[in-house]
Amino acid sequence: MTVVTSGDADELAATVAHQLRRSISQLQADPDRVVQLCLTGGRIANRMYRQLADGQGDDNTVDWKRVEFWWGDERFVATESPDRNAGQTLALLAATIPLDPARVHPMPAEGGQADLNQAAMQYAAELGDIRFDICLLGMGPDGHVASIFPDHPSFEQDTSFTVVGVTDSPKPPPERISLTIPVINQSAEVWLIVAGAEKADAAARAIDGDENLPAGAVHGRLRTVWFLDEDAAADR
Ligand SMILES: O=C(O)[C@H](O)[C@@H](O)[C@H](O)[C@H](O)COP(=O)(O)O
Repeated sequence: MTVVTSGDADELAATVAHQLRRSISQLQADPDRVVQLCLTGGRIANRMYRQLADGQGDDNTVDWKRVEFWWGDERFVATESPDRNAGQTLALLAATIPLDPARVHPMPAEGGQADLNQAAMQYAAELGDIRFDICLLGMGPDGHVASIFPDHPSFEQDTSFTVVGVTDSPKPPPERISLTIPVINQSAEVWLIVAGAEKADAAARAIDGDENLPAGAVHGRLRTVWFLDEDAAADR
């Protein structure tokens, strides 16, 4: 496990954007390699996506058309809702980054043919046995990651599913779709991106390996990296 501390949220976002470009271009040194990247929702992730998009002019070492984009969780709301993680992410990235629509895999939205659980199963089928090279995760002050919450059925049930429907989410909106911990932990690398003093306690506990927190139960097969700003690192 590696812990990287940056000054404030903007510096943190810039650090992660830089590392992400670097890691993707290293993986793409093999010209046949398509990188499997799992994205997260949340405010710090959105700052990082903005940095990625803004930095695009300075650094074109990444072939974005050879990146497959997945999501770790989604708010189960209508496609056009501003709450959708995928909508927010794509609005930021697509401003400057050329994406191949066939390689962009948002989770299903509410209002289609599928109810919540069917939508989760559809995404599981789309994902198949793909495992991520890099899985990005935000973390809530309660130690949740993706839409897996502590002291909640999303975390407490043992599951062989890769994707689940989540109801009664403590963080609104209440209905969500989420990857499960077992599939996140199949990722080669898991990167947690955490900013803010309100997250310092959960970050310290999770980094110490407290498996009562979803954030303490996730890890990459090869590497787990915690990217913190100074406020989030304060209790370490
Ligand atoms: O859909 C979501 O809300 C997220 O994917 C969630 O897991 C998020 O990443 C964390 O709550 C951190 O969010 P912030 O960076 O906004 O605190």
